[in-house]
Amino acid sequence: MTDAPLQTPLLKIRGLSASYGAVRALRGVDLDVADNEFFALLGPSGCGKSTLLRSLAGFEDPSDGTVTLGGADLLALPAHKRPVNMMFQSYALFPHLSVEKNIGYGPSRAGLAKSEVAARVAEVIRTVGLEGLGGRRPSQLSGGQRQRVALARAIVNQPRLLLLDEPLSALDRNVRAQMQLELKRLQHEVGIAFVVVTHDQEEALSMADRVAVMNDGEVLQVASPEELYRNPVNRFVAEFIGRSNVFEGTARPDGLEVAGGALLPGRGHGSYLVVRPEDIDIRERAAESSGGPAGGSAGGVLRGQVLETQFSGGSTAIAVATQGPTTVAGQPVLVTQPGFPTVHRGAEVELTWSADAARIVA
Ligand SMILES: Nc1ncnc2c1ncn2[C@@H]1O[C@H](COP(=O)(O)OP(=O)(O)OP(=O)(O)O)[C@@H](O)[C@H]1O
Repeated sequence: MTDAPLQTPLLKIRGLSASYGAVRALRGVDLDVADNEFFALLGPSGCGKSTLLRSLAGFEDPSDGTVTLGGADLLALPAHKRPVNMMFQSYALFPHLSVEKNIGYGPSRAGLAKSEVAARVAEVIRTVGLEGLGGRRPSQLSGGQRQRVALARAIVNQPRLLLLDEPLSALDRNVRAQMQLELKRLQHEVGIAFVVVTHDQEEALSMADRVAVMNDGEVLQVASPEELYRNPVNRFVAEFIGRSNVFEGTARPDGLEVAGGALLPGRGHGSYLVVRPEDIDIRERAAESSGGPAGGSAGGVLRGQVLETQFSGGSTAIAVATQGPTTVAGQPVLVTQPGFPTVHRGAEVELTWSADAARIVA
């Protein structure tokens, strides 16, 4: 899926702007979220993710723009009347209430009959995998279990849209990886659209159907994780999503011409060439082939020397100091290959990639 507007979005955001005094936190955001979609807002600290989420929940007053949910004006409703629920980083559980009471609190307050509340609570306890723990207090649960209670509480009112602000940030690494899968499974099972805020790109890529990459109050690109990785619209997205090698120069029909005249193979328009570490072939240079101009006509070869190799189980990362063209950050070129290293520290190497494997972007 690409940036094309959805046919019948559940959530439709147009021209949304918000400020805190002189700080413009959102600058005309347009977004569509589909029914039953797992949607992530991803961006660096301060880019406006939380402001956007809080505007949807009704905790922030946008200065401009429209938001509709299922065709109805969402901004016209006070927070407590919106068919939207928000799960916070801190979970906000009642410490003195049992798991069951924590989960049943919302439906009870909404005036549901006791039997109905009990039935719903039992159902969501099953959904989130907390069977047998209904009588415990939050302090008697692990971090992952508390997180499930918070989730159960957020879905028990059957909102049309669930907003999650950095939902997994309080969990340690292992639990977090497990909960990412769990959250995705749960989202598909309950069929509620999820909008998740995160600054962790791995988390966004592994969970979401589509991701909006934000910077400085603006949405730069909305696409599936694969599309963002393969076809970033600009340098910012390319560097924010996954690891990349970026070169600066002038676009030519078959690549990017860099300072010194070398042509690096790639396709697209703009001033930056992005090539992913796994798309670069590396091989040791035969002694007789040394001495030619770096990045010459031989298919856009870069030459260099291996600084370091790092084997990490299934794959190897290799840092190469290039002769001639260097990356924009002045960093070594990063190459990854499956399996064990085929070159070693100090080796003189050649790097090649095909034009189709590299994108030239703005
Ligand atoms: N209450 C506030 N008063 C003044 N400025 C604020 C306030 N809340 C947020 N901002 C500013 O608005 C901008 C957007 O903030 P926001 O919290 O939406 O970013 P974020 O992407 O969620 O960041 P983080 O990942 O750090 O939570 C930032 O420049 C921030 O400093």
